[in-house]
Amino acid sequence: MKDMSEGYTTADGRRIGGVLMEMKNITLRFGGVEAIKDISFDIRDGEIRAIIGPNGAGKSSMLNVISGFYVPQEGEVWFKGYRRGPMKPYRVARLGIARTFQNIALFDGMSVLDNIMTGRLTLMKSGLLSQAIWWGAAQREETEHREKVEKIIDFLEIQPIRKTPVGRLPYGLKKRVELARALAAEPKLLLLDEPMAGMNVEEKEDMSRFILDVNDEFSTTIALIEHDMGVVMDLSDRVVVMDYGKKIGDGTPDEVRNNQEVIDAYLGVAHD
Ligand SMILES: Nc1ncnc2c1ncn2[C@@H]1O[C@H](COP(=O)(O)OP(=O)(O)OP(=O)(O)O)[C@@H](O)[C@H]1O
Repeated sequence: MKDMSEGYTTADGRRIGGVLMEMKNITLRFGGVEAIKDISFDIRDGEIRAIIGPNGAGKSSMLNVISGFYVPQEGEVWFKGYRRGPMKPYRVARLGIARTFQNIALFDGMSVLDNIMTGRLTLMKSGLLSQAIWWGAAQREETEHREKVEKIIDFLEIQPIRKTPVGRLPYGLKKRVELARALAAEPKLLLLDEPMAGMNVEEKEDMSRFILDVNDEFSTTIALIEHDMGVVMDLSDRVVVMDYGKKIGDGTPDEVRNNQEVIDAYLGVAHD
């Protein structure tokens, strides 16, 4: 078990804890393509951490390594002080990692409420057999899950659409329901895959506010990848910048903004 005691205080006075997740010398290949080249960084308890970079930089690949979907050929992933080996998605979820997807992954025919309930599946203790035998206990558990879900529905201000089938909702609200479903799993680490993609300005403002509120209210650590630089710089405590699979910057938004290599990458300056 590693020491996770150090932390830091943000410019706006929030206390960030020790290391929650550490990526050590991660290399990921797809055949001959090196999508991630020897990258190391950490995610601290309570922070909002962004991974940015031009198209094809390797951001999605990195998010998939963090979520456990891809296992890197080289390097180590540490979570909550323990080295994480390859594991099935439900085990990653049980460890406390939940995510949203770039292309919304919800059940269109099901109501908002039922979609959010699916986020609690990994937390449910009662299987079908035990439900049949211990009907009372299973009912109590169901009530508890419903209460937690109702709290999230209130928090994300989606009460008026709780019975609406997701397929009928506008895009911005679908994204919010997806956030609600991920939150229903009570994650320690929430991964957001381009949470603002395809949104108009107003929807982006709403989503930014909800991300900040989630971090504040539930102390959820958040890692996100996002194309909208303005949003990233406003939201994040620290930013990792990737380009052609390499890490070219890592620091506060101000540090990253003034990093010449980062500026060059975004302006498309040629590589050696
Ligand atoms: N499943 C895959 N099989 C083969 N190559 C892949 C796969 N996924 C990603 N790559 C390659 O790895 C590199 C990094 O891709 P990745 O999608 O991680 O970048 P990205 O920064 O998320 O890009 P974008 O912003 O365009 O989504 C690219 O060269 C891409 O073609």
